[in-house]
Amino acid sequence: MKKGTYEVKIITDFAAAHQLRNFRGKCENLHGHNWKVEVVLRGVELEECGVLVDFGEVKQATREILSSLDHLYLNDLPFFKERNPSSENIARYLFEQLSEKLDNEKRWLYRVSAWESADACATYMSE
Ligand SMILES: Nc1nc2c(c(=O)[nH]1)N=C([C@H](O)[C@H](O)COP(=O)(O)OP(=O)(O)OP(=O)(O)O)CN2
Ligand SMILES: [Zn+2]
Repeated sequence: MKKGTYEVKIITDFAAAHQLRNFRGKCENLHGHNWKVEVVLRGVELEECGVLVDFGEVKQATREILSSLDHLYLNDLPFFKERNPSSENIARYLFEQLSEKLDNEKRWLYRVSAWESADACATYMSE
């Protein structure tokens, strides 16, 4: 029988202010968003208790990282000094921080998506 892959996803959010340097138009001005964040892990083998990873563990790890962004002016943070705090770079920041906390031999962080509004989202993912 063909083997499948498990996928676990949690959704959370944070609020922050930013401005996009050298960007055409209104987004160069200081403004804010309530970003929705999706965190997705994949793996082929479950824990003995039948889960790939506890939703609670993923939520907790994500909350810890998001506390370094929440209600802040993102352009002031070291990661965004040399790159714009676009949704792409926010997704990358979260991916890099979270994969250190969540990856193990049975599962890996597959992608992080940052939704800037209900109809616009950027994703950073493993190759
Ligand atoms: N690929 C990306 N494009 C844009 C980003 C981004 O992070 N990645 N960010 C912005 C700005 O942050 C801007 O605040 C949002 O732009 P936009 O969706 O165009 O603006 P509105 O919310 O006003 O949406 P409308 O559909 O134009 O009403 C821009 N682009
Ligand atoms: Zn914006």
